[in-house]
Amino acid sequence: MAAVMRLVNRSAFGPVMGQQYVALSSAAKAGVRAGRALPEKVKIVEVGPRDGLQNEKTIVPTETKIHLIDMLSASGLSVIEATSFVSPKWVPQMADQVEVMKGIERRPGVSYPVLTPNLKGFQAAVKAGASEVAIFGAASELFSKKNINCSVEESLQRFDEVMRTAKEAGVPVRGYVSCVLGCPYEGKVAPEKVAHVAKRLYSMGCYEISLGDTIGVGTPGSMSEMLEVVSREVPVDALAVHCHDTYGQALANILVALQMGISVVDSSVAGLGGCPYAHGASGNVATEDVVYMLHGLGIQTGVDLPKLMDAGAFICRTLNRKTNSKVAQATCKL
Ligand SMILES: CC(C)(COP(=O)([O-])OP(=O)([O-])OC[C@H]1O[C@@H](n2cnc3c(N)ncnc32)[C@H](O)[C@@H]1OP(=O)([O-])[O-])[C@@H](O)C(=O)NCCC(=O)NCCSC(=O)C[C@@](C)(O)CC(=O)[O-]
Repeated sequence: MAAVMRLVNRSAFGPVMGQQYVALSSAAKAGVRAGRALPEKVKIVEVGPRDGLQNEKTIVPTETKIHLIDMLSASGLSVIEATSFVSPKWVPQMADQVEVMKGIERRPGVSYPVLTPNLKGFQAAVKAGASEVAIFGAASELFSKKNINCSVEESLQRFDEVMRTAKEAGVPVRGYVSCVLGCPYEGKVAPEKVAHVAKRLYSMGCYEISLGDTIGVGTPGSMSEMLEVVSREVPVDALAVHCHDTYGQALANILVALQMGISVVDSSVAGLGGCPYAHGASGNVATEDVVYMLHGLGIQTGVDLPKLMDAGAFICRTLNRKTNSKVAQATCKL
């Protein structure tokens, strides 16, 4: 960590604006990666159109969602979580899921997964053209009850049904575990509970398990402790991190995850969002900030940062809200 701090401090003495901070010499890139065993490439899972918008107070027009997704795919992101097939009574903001799936431009090489809490959601998603889905469980009983109206064990049984149908249909499924570093209703969550749910989802056939710090309370200390325990049950190359930035720890937590071998990071353009069933939780870490940090470490993402920032500026302008991306603030893109 001391070496990382040295890198951060050094760049703080350069000019304030612009991309010069992300330009490292090839030798420096190799050194940064080798010294801290960082991955060469990171896959970013953009969750803004779903996790970001599900919590907006006023209904966002469908055309706005479609335009945002198209701008995000034009920026080089390869995974964009587009919407969710959940009950419109529970999350009214996602009630236009079929129209969103119909309206987006499907770029080759980009996948557009959607959330499906049960078989009904899965079937509707496939009918609407989804070629990848995600199931979402929690490491906390009370959060599970509030979010999907069932216990953790009941949710796993529901997911098993979704998994069996998805396997038959050849649809890849990602699994989420929420509240991995804390729960808004139960407080601290034991890493063993996270490992238990993650292992069950992985054994069912989820190709990737995204570990959600739903309320953004984790620190590099609790993140590394939790990852240490979870990676005994699920291979590290099948893990992703999903950090909300409530306490400003998200980038530090992501860096720790990268150092522990994780190379998939969820984030939300402009730091949009929050979970409707986790009051007080702020949005995900901003994708712009993650990309800036990764490029600064010499890690490839395939994302064009200025185009990504245009997408962030578009959605903030349209929703009349301030960006939560520090990079966008620093470069005045809203
Ligand atoms: C899971 C349910 C449906 C259970 O909700 P329920 O009320 O227990 O469901 P039910 O099976 O008793 O059905 C009740 C009604 O919902 C309908 N229904 C049932 N299923 C569906 C469906 N799939 N799509 C559309 N409608 C559905 C069903 O047809 C019925 O309609 P009615 O007869 O009353 O007209 C509900 O609790 C729900 O939709 N929850 C979703 C909550 C949610 O989306 N939360 C946010 C996403 S999770 C998150 O943000 C965390 C994450 C992933 O980002 C990671 C992190 O940060 O930690």
